[in-house]
Amino acid sequence: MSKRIVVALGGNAILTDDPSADAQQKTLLNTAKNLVKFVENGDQLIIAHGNGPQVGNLLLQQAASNSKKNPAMPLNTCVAMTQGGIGYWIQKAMDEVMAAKGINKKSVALVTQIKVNANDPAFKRPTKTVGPFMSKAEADKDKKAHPDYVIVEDAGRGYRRAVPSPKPEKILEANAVEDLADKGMIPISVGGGGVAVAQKGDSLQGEDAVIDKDYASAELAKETHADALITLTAVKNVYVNYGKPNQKALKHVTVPEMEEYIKQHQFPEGSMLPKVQAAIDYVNATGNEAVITALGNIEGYLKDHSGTIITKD
Ligand SMILES: Nc1ncnc2c1ncn2[C@@H]1O[C@H](COP(=O)(O)OP(=O)(O)O)[C@@H](O)[C@H]1O
Ligand SMILES: NC(=O)OP(=O)(O)O
Repeated sequence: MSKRIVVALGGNAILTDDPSADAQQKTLLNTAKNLVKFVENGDQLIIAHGNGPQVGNLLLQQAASNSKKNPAMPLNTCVAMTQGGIGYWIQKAMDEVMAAKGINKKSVALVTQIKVNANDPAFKRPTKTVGPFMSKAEADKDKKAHPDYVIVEDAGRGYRRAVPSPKPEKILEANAVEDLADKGMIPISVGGGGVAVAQKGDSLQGEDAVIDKDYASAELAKETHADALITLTAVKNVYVNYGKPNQKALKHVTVPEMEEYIKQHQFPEGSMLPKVQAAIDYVNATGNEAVITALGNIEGYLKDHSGTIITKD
């Protein structure tokens, strides 16, 4: 039976070690070759993606060339710019792969705004890491040059700049995404977590924040009435005791079991924890399953239901 699936693409599906446009497009071509398996399976695909490395790099470029004649763009506009850039790459890659396979479908990237609460405490406590990883010495130098930057350690992988990351409340273009999917197109939405906007008086105003794409994807899956939320990352399974000799892959897990693992601090903030929390949120809201697995395991998931499958009970 045809299912509507929201797929959230992790960093490794877009950027590996080379941040050039050519290299990211090459990586995305490989990603599209994997994603097309859902289309071949008859599923209705909606694609979401992150932008952490790209939006941080863009902020650096903005700061480097900031002048009266060429002013730096604010973070909300940089998020929209990365949605557009990465969305274009994904659209191009998906269309190329589908055309080569004789699949008569088009993908369409949609600039997507997400309403957040202007009083979300996240605005006062930047946690979302963006841009390149730095050594401690580089981080100290950066902090000295930009005393207003918040720089934090990122899940044991080095230091990065952190920006506010409010929770998504309402996707303004959700109906348009559903319409596109209903018409047989493949929407690409909530790129980079969506552009955060908040009600200020009579109008919506762009907020300088980066919403976590895992939470934005879960919201997208809820609001577009998707049958499943699939988060694609670099690992086939979520593990308990990850990286230790006694690590154990989680295959089929219930929400109460996952909540217990969260209490045991099995999942680091900023890497696996938001994926697990977003999955729980989606499963609780819909009763449908959420999946966390590797991009390279799409076939395994479709054939054998492998990966980490999270269900209500
Ligand atoms: N308990 C865990 N189980 C599986 N992976 C984990 C766990 N803890 C940390 N990780 C790491 O988290 C990574 C996924 O987070 P991250 O790379 O930030 O996501 P994204 O794919 O969205 O960019 C995995 O590739 C893995 O290296
Ligand atoms: N916006 C966002 O969550 O991006 P990453 O997944 O690349 O960190």
